[in-house]
Order: sequence, then structure tokens, then C-alpha cells
Amino acid sequence: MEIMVIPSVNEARADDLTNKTVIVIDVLRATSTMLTALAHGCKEIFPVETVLQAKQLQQSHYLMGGERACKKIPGFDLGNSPFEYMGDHIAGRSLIFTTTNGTRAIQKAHKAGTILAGTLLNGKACATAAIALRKDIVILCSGTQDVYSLEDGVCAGQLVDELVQLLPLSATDFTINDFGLSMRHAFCHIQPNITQALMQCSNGKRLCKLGFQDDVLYCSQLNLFSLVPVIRDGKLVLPG
Ligand SMILES: O=C(O)[C@H](CS(=O)(=O)O)OP(=O)(O)O
Ligand SMILES: [Mg+2]
Repeated sequence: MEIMVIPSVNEARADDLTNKTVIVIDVLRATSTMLTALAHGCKEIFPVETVLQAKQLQQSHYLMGGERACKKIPGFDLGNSPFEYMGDHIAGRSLIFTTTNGTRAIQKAHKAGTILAGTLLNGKACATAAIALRKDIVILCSGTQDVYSLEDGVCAGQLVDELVQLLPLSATDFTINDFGLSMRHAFCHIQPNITQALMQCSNGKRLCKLGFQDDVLYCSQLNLFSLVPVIRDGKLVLPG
């Protein structure tokens, strides 16, 4: 089994993703927010790359969510804060969602065998689900506008750490790329102060400056959920 971590969407080549199990990570905030919505009863999420695509899919009974420049898109119902996706208004609803990085990364992975949504909030569950699929695993960090982001790298390290612990002790036939090994070391080092690390990284600082400090604190929690969103027929859902 090969485990490969890719630092940003920009560096993902189609060949690296095709038929693999791809875990897309956007800790701040897209995958954290989509996981939260599904955990609060959202029926399904259509992750789309552009605002235009979101508007083309729009139907009166769908919720529209997402951001540009960290802020709610004009005319949309909700932004990209996980706290907006907790409550009765989410339960049973279909959501069309577009963000700068996270939903773009999901689209980039469209040739994958399976696409899972990974976050710090569900890292352990995500690693367990990925191993069960018995295919090569690619962990795709969304990054920010084609540049590596610390929060996604640390989450990739969490996933690699969980994956290694899940492999049988006798397993020798697996490889982890150098970036993945580096991120595992980084995660193990940062783990005791993970919240502080997320507050200090560039996306964390930007979100705090815009008043989203609670989002950063929330998204920095490890293994709050044992739920694993998966793409089925173009929609992100909870299996089962
Ligand atoms: O809203 C977010 O957290 C970010 C905004 S930005 O692109 O980093 O300005 O979007 P995301 O797609 O969740 O990274
Ligand atoms: Mg992000």
C-alpha cells in the first residue's frame, strides 16, 4: 500500500489520484464545516468549484453556503463557519456549497476511486475508513490558493500517524512519501499545542482577525466525531 501526502491542490497530478482512495483535507474551514453540517443532520452536500456552478444547481428548497475571501457570498444563505451549520435549519436539508479551496480540491479528485472528507475532527475515523478500502491512499491538502497551509499539513500528519498505527505490525509492504513522513513528525511535535499552532498560522490569524477565532478553536479539536463523509454520485454524504 502506498500512502502519499500532497501539499496543495496545485501539486496534485491526475495520475496520482486516479482510482485511489483520496482523503481531501481543508481544516480551515471547508471540510470541517461540511462534516459539521452532516453531523447535524444535513442530508447531502453538493460541493462545487465556482459560484456560477452553485447558482446553476440552485433550487428553492436547497440551502446555499460557502465563502469568498472568508465571507458569505452575496445572496447565499450561509457562510463557511461551522457554527452556522448546527441547528434545526440544517436537519434534512440539501446544501450547495462552494469555497475558495476545499470544494475545489474535492473537484480536483474526481477521478479517485473514493473521496473522503478529512479534518482534525474526524482523523481517526477517516484513517480507519480509508484502510478498510484496501487501496493506495492519497491525502490531498487543499492549501490556500495553491500554496501549502500548516493546518492541512498537520491534519495530514494526524492521518498518517493513525494509518501507521492501524496497519498490522507485520506489514512491511507499505510506503509513505517524504512529505507524509515529515507531516507525521510535525503532527507529533505540534499535537500538545495544536490549538495554539492553528491560531498562529496564516489562515488562523486571518480568520481570527475577521472575528472567526471560535471557528479556529473548534476546528483544532482532535477526533470529536467518528463520522466520515464520502462522495457518492457527486454529493458528500454520511454512508449508511
Ligand atoms: O473560509 C475559509 O476558511 C477559507 C477562506 S480562504 O480561501 O482561505 O480565504 O476557504 P476554504 O476553502 O475553506 O479554505
Ligand atoms: Mg482552507
